[in-house]
Amino acid sequence: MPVVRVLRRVACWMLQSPACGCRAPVLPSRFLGTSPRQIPTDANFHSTSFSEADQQRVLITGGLGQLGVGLASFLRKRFGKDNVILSDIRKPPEHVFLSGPFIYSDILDYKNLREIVVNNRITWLFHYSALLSAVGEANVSLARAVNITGLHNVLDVAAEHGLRLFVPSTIGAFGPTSPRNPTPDLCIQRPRTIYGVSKVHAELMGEYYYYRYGLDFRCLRYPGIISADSQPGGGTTDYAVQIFHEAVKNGRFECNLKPDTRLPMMYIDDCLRATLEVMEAPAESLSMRTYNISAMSFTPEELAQEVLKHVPELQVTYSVDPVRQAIADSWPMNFDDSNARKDWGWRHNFDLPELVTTMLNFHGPESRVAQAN
Ligand SMILES: NC(=O)C1=CN([C@@H]2O[C@H](COP(=O)(O)OP(=O)(O)OC[C@H]3O[C@@H](n4cnc5c(N)ncnc54)[C@H](O)[C@@H]3O)[C@@H](O)[C@H]2O)C=CC1
Ligand SMILES: CC(=O)[C@H](N)C(=O)O
Repeated sequence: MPVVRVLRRVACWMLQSPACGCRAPVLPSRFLGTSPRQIPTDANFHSTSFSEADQQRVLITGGLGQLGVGLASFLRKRFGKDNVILSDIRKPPEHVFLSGPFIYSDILDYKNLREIVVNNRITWLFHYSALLSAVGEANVSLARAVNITGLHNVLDVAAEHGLRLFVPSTIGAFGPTSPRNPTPDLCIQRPRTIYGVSKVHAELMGEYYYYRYGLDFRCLRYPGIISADSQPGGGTTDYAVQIFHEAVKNGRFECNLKPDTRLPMMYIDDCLRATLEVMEAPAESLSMRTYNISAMSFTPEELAQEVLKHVPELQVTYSVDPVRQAIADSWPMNFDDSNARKDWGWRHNFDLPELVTTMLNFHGPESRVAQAN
């Protein structure tokens, strides 16, 4: 094919609207290759048949963090216990080890990742490994390796083996020059943390692989996630989880953000349901590949007021961590998730009052008494 014609097709592909998520890549595969790692084009990677596709085989990376164990348990209800494999580089606690398949997987080890995908006939991959915003600032080179190099490995394995890939992004993918109240899906993204930079990179790389290689990449920008039975991994929104643990355990809480710092938040059940819903959404309903999702937005003071309705003796004090405060001040205050609501029917179930009663019910007022004895 004459060079000019090839160039014209490349230009045409590059000029597709970012909102045309339902279109497959327009370049023929012989120009693209099936994989960015130079695997022969006649290799039959996409071997999953339609009947097999009904029964997904799922891998979760970074699964021992705040969200992964809950995701595994949620997906196991849908796909069966043995079809959802949790992985991490850490040793799992016994109850996690006994609850379903667990394997060691370091996302920086590309061959190991590929072996796991092949040997277990994985069809869907949820890529949760990451260093979050505050720990990322404390260890930039590790955050760069895990969040960026690790993502490259995951993208390549997913593209080579025809996986559907979910990568979570975050409110942290926006920065001080983004509109903050509300923050729409498409706007300036100039985050000032390595975490945020790596997540913008993930969004862009995933979308690039979608257009270029046909990778079925799906991404949600999560708000700060609040969970009862798992601890946060070193982020800026951690206070909103810790307040419940401390309220129930000690009746005291020292908050590391200023009382009027407003951030978008979500209860974990909504987050996990949104994740499965976007993964199961028909491709033609997705006008984009990266969506904001939102549930509520509050300040530490507002959260404390709501907790005080149930734990009136709670004492909240403030000792601001300048690193976390600077990060929070650059993040969205309210998230505009109208595209998710329109395209694939996203609805949240938990607002602030339901969140607080659910969190406190989980721990139970007795826990505090039990701790004291
Ligand atoms: N928890 C939240 O509020 C939010 C989370 N997210 C995203 O959701 C995902 C999961 O978040 P969390 O569970 O809160 O994170 P977390 O920090 O609690 O857990 C991350 C896990 O990644 C693992 N990990 C680190 N290096 C690894 C490596 N080389 N190979 C394999 N695993 C490795 C860690 O051992 C850890 O268990 C992350 O990508 C995060 O960015 C996005 C927005 C909000
Ligand atoms: C909102 C997030 O991405 C995370 N919880 C963090 O605070 O870093």
